[in-house]
Amino acid sequence: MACTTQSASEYVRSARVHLERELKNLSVIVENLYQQGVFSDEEVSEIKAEKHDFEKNRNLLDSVRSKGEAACYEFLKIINMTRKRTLEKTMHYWISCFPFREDTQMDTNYLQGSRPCHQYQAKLKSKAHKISNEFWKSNKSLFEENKPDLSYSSLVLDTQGSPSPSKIKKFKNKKSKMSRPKKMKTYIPEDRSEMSPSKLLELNEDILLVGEPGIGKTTLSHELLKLWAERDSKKLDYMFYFDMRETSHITKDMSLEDLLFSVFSEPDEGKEEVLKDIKKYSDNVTIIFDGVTHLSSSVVQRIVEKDLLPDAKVIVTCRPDDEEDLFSGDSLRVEVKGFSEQSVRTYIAETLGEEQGNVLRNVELLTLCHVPMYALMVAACFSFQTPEDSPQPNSVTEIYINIVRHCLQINSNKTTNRHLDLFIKSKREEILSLAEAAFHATEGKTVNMTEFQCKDSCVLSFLKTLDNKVGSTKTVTTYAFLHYTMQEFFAALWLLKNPDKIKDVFQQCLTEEKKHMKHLIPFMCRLLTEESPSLMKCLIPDQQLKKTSEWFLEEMINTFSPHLCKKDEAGTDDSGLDVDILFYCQCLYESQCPEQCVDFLDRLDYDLDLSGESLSPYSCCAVAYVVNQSSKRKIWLNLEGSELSEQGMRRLFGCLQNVQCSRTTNRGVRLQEQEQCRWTPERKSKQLLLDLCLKAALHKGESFHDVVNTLFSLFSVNTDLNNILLDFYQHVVSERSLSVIPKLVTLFQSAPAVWSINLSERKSSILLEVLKLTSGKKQVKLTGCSHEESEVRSFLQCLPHISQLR
Ligand SMILES: Nc1ncnc2c1ncn2[C@@H]1O[C@H](COP(=O)(O)OP(=O)(O)OP(=O)(O)O)[C@@H](O)[C@H]1O
Repeated sequence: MACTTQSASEYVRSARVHLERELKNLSVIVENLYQQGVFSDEEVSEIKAEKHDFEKNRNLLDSVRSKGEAACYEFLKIINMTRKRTLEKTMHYWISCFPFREDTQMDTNYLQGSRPCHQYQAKLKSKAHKISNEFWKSNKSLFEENKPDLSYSSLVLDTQGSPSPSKIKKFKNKKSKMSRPKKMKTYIPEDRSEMSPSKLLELNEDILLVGEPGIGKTTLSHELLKLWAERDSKKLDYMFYFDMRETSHITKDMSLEDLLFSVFSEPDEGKEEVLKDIKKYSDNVTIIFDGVTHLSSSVVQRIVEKDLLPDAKVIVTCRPDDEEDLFSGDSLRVEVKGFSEQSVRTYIAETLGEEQGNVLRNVELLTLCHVPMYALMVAACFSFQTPEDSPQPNSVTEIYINIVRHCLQINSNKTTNRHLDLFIKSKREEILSLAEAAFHATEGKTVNMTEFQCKDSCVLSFLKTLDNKVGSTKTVTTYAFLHYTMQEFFAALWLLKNPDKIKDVFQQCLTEEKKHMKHLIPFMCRLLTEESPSLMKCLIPDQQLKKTSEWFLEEMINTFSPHLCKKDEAGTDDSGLDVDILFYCQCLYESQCPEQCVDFLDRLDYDLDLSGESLSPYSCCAVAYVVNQSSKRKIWLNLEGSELSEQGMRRLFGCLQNVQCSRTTNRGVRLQEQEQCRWTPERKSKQLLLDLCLKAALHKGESFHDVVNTLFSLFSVNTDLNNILLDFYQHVVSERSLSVIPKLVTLFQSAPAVWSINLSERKSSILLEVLKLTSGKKQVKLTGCSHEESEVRSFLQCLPHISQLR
């Protein structure tokens, strides 16, 4: 081990024999010594002129030593900072033992590799900037005037590794063994800001970014690219980005070189040297494959599977439907969950300025905006729409209809609103041909519309052009939608023009290969309605739409969940199969048809089992809408083990008057119990719902009376209420939300005269606190009894506040 007084010159001398053999990439060391003024031009040429590497090394070491202590120190610094490429591994420990002066150790930007490699890195960085700039530019094109400055806003990134909802379904019957407080924590996804794009960039592991359509995966990938491009280039590293939906030119059996250089970017010089560096030091390579649905190209598959570039960091983004095939378990799974409520507010404020109030006051819109794609659409809609103009959009499809109408209007030489329908009718052929191309592209899981020929400027305003290089000199231009979800919207539109194909598409949705076609259905549900704003009536005869809407939903449910046939059609209503209730609720919400909601609830026997589901705020909105349509019967709602955010809770809160305590979770079990005529109310989920609602309402200032009313209407038998209130009181105190306590005390005051307390749950001390706060003595009925001495002693202290004990 070197001591602090050790001279650099001596250190080099003592290892000279090894250094002669173990120095690598001499040109890099020489170039750095030249840049630091240690070597002159002639000395560099002299070293380069030596025939063999061994002689070059010897010459270099002699020259450095002859220049004295300072030159040797600089030499050691250089090989320390570039050791990965310039020193064999066996010497790494040796160099790390030299006592460098701390202040100078890291301050110089040394060349890490050869010049062509550095040039290529610079080229990749400028490409990364360009990709990111173009991305935001195409987003801005949705706005007419006052184009906002769009940039990355923070997203909720969940690394807790929770599986996708489709997977949750499979586990849903397993009872969680987590304690109640722990469980509560998982119900409320907060913006745990510990994960951010820069942290993702720093991580040394593969990453799978999973998320619903439009939730921000591509945007996050672009942010990673941008951060990388802006990063100080001390390290010689490379980053590649492939939009897997755009790259029809990634062929099945192309080489690594073709993928990196022909598809993404080619080095200006030293192609072979660069490729060698990439392969040899693959830990310096990051590759993003965005929007992966399957691994059809062998080069992509080999990279993902670590067969090629084994140490590269691979980032894959996909929708939850495709996750199962891609998630190896070795990569870090990050769920992109969209905007938090705070991010929505900031985003809307920044994009809409004074118009923001129109969105922020509308609960549905606000909820919708947690999906950034919809936030963008909402912002674009409101940037041109005055509230008097037309009713505010509420559902996803409505936002898309508005955007389409808006784009057509701005490309029609300012047709007035009044004449817009006529204008759209005049463009019917062009719009439908675009829709047809969208359908075929969607069916083929691509965004490349290779066959699309139309040159109409209105239609082209929905598209961006993609230049695909075929061969070294030829480029083919194809079109793609500004966003994939927009393509799905148009595909849905075309399908309604061709209703005879709808049943086939329903069948396709059941297959592994074409299950992505399901995303078209919610769009179709809204497009089938006659509500304003309308698009379809300008494109398809009314009668045709009406006819389709008569069978559409029923056919869909019968295809996807045959066991849910209407009771009069089938003797039994339950085969134990899972029903994708959230999907149906979303469709019903888009349809905005109360009768269909009631019909659906009837098929489910008014039992909404959402246990184990992950509910986005928008799903909660949809569920609340469906539940609210049942005016005659109350709904059993089971949320056991489900995951929902506070935003979502507040949406559900609006439908509680139609909810009664849920039955047991499992449909199979339920059937069994039905046979025995024994219904057991599921107290936990009721309690959970109430806890969440109370928390949401009291913290966020929903009407306090509504909370009280809901509580009491929900509990015809009120035995549970006080226990729940005590739990809640404890929660409030531990969270230090002291301002809530007076409200809570009012709630206790209005509680039923007899307080049933379960003493086995260690409530005495809280009970005592509450009894002291409330006026008048209470009658208390003990429903469970603890034998713990401390518990009993503490309960005795409550006695002065109790008028009668049962
Ligand atoms: N973090 C963000 N900050 C600002 N805008 C965002 C953010 N994330 C997404 N957006 C907006 O939402 C749009 C859609 O997001 P993006 O394309 O990233 O979704 P996605 O998850 O990749 O969807 P898909 O699965 O359909 O490909 C973007 O074009 C952008 O305008």
